[in-house]
Amino acid sequence: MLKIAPSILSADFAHLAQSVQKVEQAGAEYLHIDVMDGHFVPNITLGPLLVKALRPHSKMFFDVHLMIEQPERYIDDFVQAGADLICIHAEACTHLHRCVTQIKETGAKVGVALNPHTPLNVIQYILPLLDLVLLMTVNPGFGGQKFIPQVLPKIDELSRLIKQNGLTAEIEVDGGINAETAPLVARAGARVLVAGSAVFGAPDPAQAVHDIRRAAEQATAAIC
Ligand SMILES: O=C(CO)[C@@H](O)[C@H](O)COP(=O)(O)O
Repeated sequence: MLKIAPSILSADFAHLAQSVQKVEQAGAEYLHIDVMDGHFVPNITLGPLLVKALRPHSKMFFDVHLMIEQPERYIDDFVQAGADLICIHAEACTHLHRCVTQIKETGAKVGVALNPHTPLNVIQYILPLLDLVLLMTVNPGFGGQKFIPQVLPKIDELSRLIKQNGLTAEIEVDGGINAETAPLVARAGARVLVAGSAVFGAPDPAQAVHDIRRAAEQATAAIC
């Protein structure tokens, strides 16, 4: 079951609720919300206030990607604002297990993100606790970057690890995903595809959601 997660980073912030509703009507399952602090990544974006403002306008699953240092300081605020899942970066946490546990205790789903260069073994012993693993396919910080193909074997390896151990974590990918790269990541085992510029930068974002889904589904159908 593939899920499409438009990233609001590329959306029209002046008309955010309408932009979000457009992709929701097109069947996108997750709304990917990129939170950046100007420290962990060079860019600054949004905080819990915006998540709270958006929450009444959408029933989509709010997938909040915290690209921030010491994320433990803000977990409760984002959950209270309406996040369904909080994803933290392994590289940004000194005590990753403690942060994961903190998120689980709020009742929200929990994800851990890995930068393109970060090996999978940093999450080896906490994988059973995770609902989602986000493998970055660009270096985090900006939309519109080029997909890094060297991450494909990592997606494949994680997919096998999850299957072999009977685990349930979803594999999400983020960065440079469009109708051309979606088949590659879907074939490798990704099941949640984040797309920012390919959706909100397209003349018809709803059509872009359909195109990315169709491309990925055709690729996975060819394997089965
Ligand atoms: O987290 C990030 C960037 O750090 C992403 O979610 C981007 O927003 C994806 O944008 P595109 O690469 O799809 O344009």
